[in-house]
Amino acid sequence: MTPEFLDLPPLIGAGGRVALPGSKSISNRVLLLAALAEGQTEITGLLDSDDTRVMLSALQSLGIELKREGSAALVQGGAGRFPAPSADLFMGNAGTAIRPLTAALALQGGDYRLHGVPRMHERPIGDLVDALRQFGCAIDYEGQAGYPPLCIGASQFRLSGDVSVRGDVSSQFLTALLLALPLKAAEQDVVIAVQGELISKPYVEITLNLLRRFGVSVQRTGWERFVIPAGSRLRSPGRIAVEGDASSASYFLAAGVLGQLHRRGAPVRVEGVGRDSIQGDVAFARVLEDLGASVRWGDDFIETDGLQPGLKALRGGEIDCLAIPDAAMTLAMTALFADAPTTLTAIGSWRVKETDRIHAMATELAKLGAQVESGTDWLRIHPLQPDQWRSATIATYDDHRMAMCFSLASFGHADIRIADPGCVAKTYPGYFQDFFRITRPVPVIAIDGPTASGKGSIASAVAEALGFDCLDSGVLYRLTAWAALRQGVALDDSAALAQLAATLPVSFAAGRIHLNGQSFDAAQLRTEAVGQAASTIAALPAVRDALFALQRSFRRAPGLVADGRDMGTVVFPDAQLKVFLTASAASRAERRYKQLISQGNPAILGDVFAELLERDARDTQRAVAALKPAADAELLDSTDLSLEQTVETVLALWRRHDVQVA
Ligand SMILES: O=C(O)C1=C[C@@H](OP(=O)(O)O)[C@@H](O)[C@H](O)C1
Ligand SMILES: C=C(OP(=O)(O)O)C(=O)O
Repeated sequence: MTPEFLDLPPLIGAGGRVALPGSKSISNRVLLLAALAEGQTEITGLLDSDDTRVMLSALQSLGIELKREGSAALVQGGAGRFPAPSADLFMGNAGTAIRPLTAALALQGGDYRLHGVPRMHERPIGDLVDALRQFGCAIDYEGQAGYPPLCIGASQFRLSGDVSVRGDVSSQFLTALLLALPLKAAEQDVVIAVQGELISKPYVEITLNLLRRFGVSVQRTGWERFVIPAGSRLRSPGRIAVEGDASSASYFLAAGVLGQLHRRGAPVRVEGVGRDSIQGDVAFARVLEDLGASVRWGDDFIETDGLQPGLKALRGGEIDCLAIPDAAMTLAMTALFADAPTTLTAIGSWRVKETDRIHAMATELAKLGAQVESGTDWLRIHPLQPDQWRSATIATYDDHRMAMCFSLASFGHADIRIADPGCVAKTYPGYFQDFFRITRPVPVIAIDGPTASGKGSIASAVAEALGFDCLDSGVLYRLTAWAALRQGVALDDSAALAQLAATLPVSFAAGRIHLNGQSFDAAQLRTEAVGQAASTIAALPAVRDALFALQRSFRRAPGLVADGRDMGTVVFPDAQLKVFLTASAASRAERRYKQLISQGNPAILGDVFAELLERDARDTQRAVAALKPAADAELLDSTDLSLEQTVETVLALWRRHDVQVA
């Protein structure tokens, strides 16, 4: 079961190394070439994801002998023939599987059906079918003309003159022909003429490169004419290693830049692609470099490390993305952090990929607060200032790249929830594990404890010492209660109270609370009436939910110290340091008594003590968010410690944690 959504904490840095999973484009090409070739091929570094699984299982259904173990596979080539004369093949949403397989099967002829997920049935394939029909291939559309599902029948192959294929919708149509047609070039040249401007050219270069590895040298004139010479034969190279995926690399390369914006990051290195890569998407790193990123290239790695000296932000500008359609999506995210608008051009193919990516990008970027303009084949993204970011739930449209791209939004000033994170399985099932491993969340120190344990004063002193923000979560309940009393909202009107809580324009500065231009002292909210009302509304789940989001929104760089009762258990379960602060009931009663007296409130120690015991009992026994230490909390008993000593103990715990992280 994959989760419905994934909450990403705001990030303050990144650093480390990622061993990239194999390239999707190379994996699926190599699998097909190995199946079509003469001889046995041992493949290493193969990608294990939805897209390669559909290719592998299709080849098995077609009678190709293959063994797979992790990222290695052994394929016994069929020397140009698929043994199974008929098959029903599910292609998921893998363009790199359905298009080349359609060409290979149609040229052989048989009784085959190719289909996929609903979106696959909206992705065009008509240009490829038209090209194949020029050879006498029998291909029918089961539904809408021009789209899968396809039914392939017996072929009466003939070759009379050049074959033409359109290149301006997807380069995969040309790739499909180039991969399959060597089987028909034994006796005569096969010439392919490309109509319209070929898009995504570097992917055709991958095709040509891998064909060479399998013994076929295609000659090309510009990007319009390709000749597969007579006598061509696909022969296994024996062993072939798949590079890491350059498109998947783009998210981490971006993280290596964005993670340094708060100067808390370290270099991020992707391993498995480098300056010798055959994938066009490594050009993403060059684009980043042009925009001001600091990039290092190795033979088998690329590393980013923030911005080039002297720069404060990435540059904006216009970027032609014709050659890097997939990695271009990542540029739409880095654009949010630039110093000027970024316009991505020549991205018309986005409209017919996993989803209409121009529409999806524009819609989801707008949820973050960004100003976005778009046209048929372009997108302009205006950068976001820190105070313009909005927290959002990002829809991912069953598009792996939407999910991976928007993980980068957590370097902004917002809480990001990614819907259907499992969709990354199309090309990168372990993406979020790798992303969490190399990113560093904005730190939170959660200080929970019973009433009068001194957590408020300690939290604010710790925050001041570290330069972090401070959140007194108890105050939020009291403020909501105070606002409800003032506005006459009934204390049992859950929906109205939740609405009030969700939109409290509150901030904390210089030890005071600011709400709607009014400034308070925490003591002003400690009246009996507000206290009673706060305790009533704190028991309402809708109010707790609303305040949950509000409390989490205080987690912003450079860090947060949050005090309350459920900070470490409920609100910030991933806090880097959790302290559960206690003191004996007698000493807490004495502290509270002294506080009351010093504020000029008459008090009797015995009564204060009794009230405190009552409050403890209520807090530990209540149904929602009962007071208890988190399993991983440090227990700190301050009965015999002064305030200064307690603060110093918390700071020492924090320093120990920080050293471990570094
Ligand atoms: O040939 C390939 O491996 C690919 C070509 C590109 O598609 P288009 O040619 O449709 O742009 C790219 O977007 C896709 O992810 C993989
Ligand atoms: C467009 C993509 O996939 P496909 O190979 O299915 O075309 C992609 O991975 O971004």
